[in-house]
Amino acid sequence: MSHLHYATPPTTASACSTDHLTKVYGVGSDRQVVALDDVSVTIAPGSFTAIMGPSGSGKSTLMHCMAGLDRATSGDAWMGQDNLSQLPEKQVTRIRRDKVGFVFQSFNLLPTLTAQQNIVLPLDLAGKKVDKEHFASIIESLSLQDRLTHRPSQLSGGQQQRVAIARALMTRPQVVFADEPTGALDSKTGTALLEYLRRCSREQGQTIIMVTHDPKAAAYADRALVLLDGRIVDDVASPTAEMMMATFGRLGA
Ligand SMILES: Nc1ncnc2c1ncn2[C@@H]1O[C@H](COP(=O)(O)OP(=O)(O)OP(=O)(O)O)[C@@H](O)[C@H]1O
Repeated sequence: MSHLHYATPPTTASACSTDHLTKVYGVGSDRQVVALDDVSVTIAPGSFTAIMGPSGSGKSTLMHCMAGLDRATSGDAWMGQDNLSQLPEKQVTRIRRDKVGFVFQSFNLLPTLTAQQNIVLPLDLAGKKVDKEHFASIIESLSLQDRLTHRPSQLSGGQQQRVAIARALMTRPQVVFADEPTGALDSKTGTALLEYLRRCSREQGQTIIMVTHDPKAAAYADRALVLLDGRIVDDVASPTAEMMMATFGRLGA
């Protein structure tokens, strides 16, 4: 649903932000679901944010709207100074390609390509050269050296997830959205990934936004947003696993 209004761009420097963002699925039907209910949030450039909340609370929907993969029903989603809610699809696609990396819950790997081909695909599509050093550092951080010639069907779930993460990072996106990136990983690989994501934000200035159910994973972030029924009900600075577990205890989630 689109309706014309004149939105003001965010005044403070932000990597991305939402302003009164609402997303309703099945508008007008008897199965209408308000997935996001008037969410306003600003994400600082170079920060690492965890999004937590019970199943169905709107976490994936919020990331999809912020990343320009889905359109809000009302309100605005900004990527820097660009209003994704108002721009034509073509421009949103270009902004996404130039600025955003996305790791999906389902890995979305192409089955006929090897791991290496999947990882460099976004660069191939953009007609850009592969930076061999950058490629090597990502592959090493994610321990994928021995799996590069395998196809997705020959990889475990955790390996497929790491390939999807490598692909999202290859283009050095300004903003990386990751939906449960540690979900299919053992704890050692999960920890290595979280440390890597933290380095991406601290050393490369990349903005990382990660959905997670794991309070220990959230503790790697600078900030944790807690969603409940499509609203942000808590915004925790420098979260610890204990703080996030206490928050969930209060929510009864
Ligand atoms: N395409 C869709 N059509 C209709 N309803 C949807 C659609 N996608 C999500 N929903 C509903 O919107 C609400 C929020 O879903 P969302 O996937 O954002 O939650 P989530 O917090 O990411 O959940 P989970 O932790 O289970 O992945 C849920 O009630 C869900 O059933």
